[in-house]
Amino acid sequence: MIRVVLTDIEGTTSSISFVHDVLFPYASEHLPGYIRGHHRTHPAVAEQLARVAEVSGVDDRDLDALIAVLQQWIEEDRKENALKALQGMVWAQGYQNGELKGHIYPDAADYLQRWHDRGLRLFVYSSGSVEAQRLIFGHSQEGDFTPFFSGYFDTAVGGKKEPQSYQNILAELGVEPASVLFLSDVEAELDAAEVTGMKTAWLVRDGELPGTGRFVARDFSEVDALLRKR
Ligand SMILES: CSCCC(=O)C(=O)COP(=O)(O)O
Ligand SMILES: [Mg+2]
Repeated sequence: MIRVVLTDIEGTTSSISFVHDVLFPYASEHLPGYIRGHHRTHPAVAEQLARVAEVSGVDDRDLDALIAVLQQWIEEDRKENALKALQGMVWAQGYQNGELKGHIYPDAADYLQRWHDRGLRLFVYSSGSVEAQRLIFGHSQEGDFTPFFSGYFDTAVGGKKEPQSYQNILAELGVEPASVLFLSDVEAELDAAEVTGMKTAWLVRDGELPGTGRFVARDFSEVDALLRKR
């Protein structure tokens, strides 16, 4: 029986276009000012810049070059932990000053609340940092969804296409694999989760439904039908 729902964000609870056309451009525009204003006073910023320098090979005292690397990584949608941490810090300012409002599909908003109220435990697993996850759900157009979540995982547990990451999540949750339903729009992530024995549902919100043996859902109401069957 499924007792835990573990959900991806981009393409699953929230639109790809919100992430790519709103969040990423916002980060690209505001990172330079944020880094220049905080790199001396905020150790967390300096620490992430050191990681950017290490991964990219750029001199860690060359702020212009580090900013250029970060903007290039945003362009390429690279899932580097240092970029994701810095994006979360910049988005925090945007959510706090009201420039950003998180997108959640109405069906996701509706069923997250219903599943919580039915006693399911809800967790997030996204490439966005845990801070960024709390922000998108805490400052959404639909209100504050953080009370419905029991916890958040980012790529500190490993990449989303690696089975070991799901194993790490299971170890942290202390539950049987078959009691967890993982939701994602990316099939390779579902493949990785299934290696551990987790159940999965593939969210295909737009375009043609793929011919596949796996469970596919257009939205969370179709996921709910699966939850009620198992
Ligand atoms: C937490 S909102 C920003 C999401 C993000 O930065 C990203 O790279 C999308 O990753 P996901 O694993 O949710 O597809
Ligand atoms: Mg996704």
